[in-house]
Amino acid sequence: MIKLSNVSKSFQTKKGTIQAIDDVSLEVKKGEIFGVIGYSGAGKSTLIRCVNLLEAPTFGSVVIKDKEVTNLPAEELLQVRRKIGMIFQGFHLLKTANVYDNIAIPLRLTEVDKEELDKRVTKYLKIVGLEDKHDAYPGQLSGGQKQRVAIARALAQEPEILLSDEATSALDPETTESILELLLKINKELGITIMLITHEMNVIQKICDRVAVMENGKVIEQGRTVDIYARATHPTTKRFVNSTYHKELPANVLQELIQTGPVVRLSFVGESTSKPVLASVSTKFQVSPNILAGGIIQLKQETIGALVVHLNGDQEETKRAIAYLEEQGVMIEGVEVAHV
Ligand SMILES: Nc1ncnc2c1ncn2[C@@H]1O[C@H](COP(=O)(O)OP(=O)(O)OP(=O)(O)O)[C@@H](O)[C@H]1O
Repeated sequence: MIKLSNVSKSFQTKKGTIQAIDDVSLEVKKGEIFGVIGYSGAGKSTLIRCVNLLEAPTFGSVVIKDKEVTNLPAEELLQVRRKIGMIFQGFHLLKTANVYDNIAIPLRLTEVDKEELDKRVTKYLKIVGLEDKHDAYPGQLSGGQKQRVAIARALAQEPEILLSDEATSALDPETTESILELLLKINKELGITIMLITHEMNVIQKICDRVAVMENGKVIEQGRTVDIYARATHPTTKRFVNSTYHKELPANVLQELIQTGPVVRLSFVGESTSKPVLASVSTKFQVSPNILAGGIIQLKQETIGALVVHLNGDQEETKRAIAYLEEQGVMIEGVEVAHV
């Protein structure tokens, strides 16, 4: 649906050249929710702006629905852009227009007739749960309601792709949750492909099928969300993943525990969730597993069980126990104390 190949974008400033995007390749498939995560300055906004060509890449190719869009004539570019809706952290609503007009004004610039326009405003306000707010002004709405209006405005163009630029970053956790639910509903029920950028791992966790992690303009790791959770390799990715787990154990506690065996994080995905493997460890090996922390991480499609466990036993036995756990499909990370 969206294919970026070797995309680079640099800006010339008084201080020299800034390489905002550096040779990025990724593909967003039809019907999925694809997230791009990175810390501030990683290049996320520039990347998403390259997708709808608000920013022209310096190098590389951007293909939307099998069409190379980097060199399109203005009229054709407009046609492609109509397939792409966008929502922003700051909502971008017209303060002096009511909710109805905020949705209707962009539609009036297209060939949609009055009757169809009315129908669409009503339909999409219902989908976002604001059917009673036609006449309200943005100033009378909460942040979450404003974002719902912005979503209805984007949907009213009947796009095939929705781009989301930090759409929940200005919202409190509860409102964030409800907007993420709405994005999931839009993806499932309307079949709209969503590409979003965020700096919050909980957004990726809750709704993204796949994720790319960005740093210094590059994609440092990408894959299915479940795989990124279970076996991230880059330290920055691990930091993001760890941010959704419970707090780390205090260093002094860890130091003491490792005297008698390693401390490991076990991730149980798919079939491994239903096997009583930890109980087997204590019967099969001279090892006593001691659970230090645990929780369930609910991803869009899967559930991951995460346990931090101290394997109390001698070196050979704990090695065999770890090999056994891996054989049973359990992902093991943080065998070294520094990684836990
Ligand atoms: N128009 C511009 N002119 C010059 N430099 C720019 C421009 N836009 C972005 N940059 C620079 O490119 C780099 C990437 O910025 P970008 O906004 O894409 O990152 P980001 O990951 O979205 O960060 P944030 O979440 O803080 O917006 C930064 O160093 C930024 O200063």
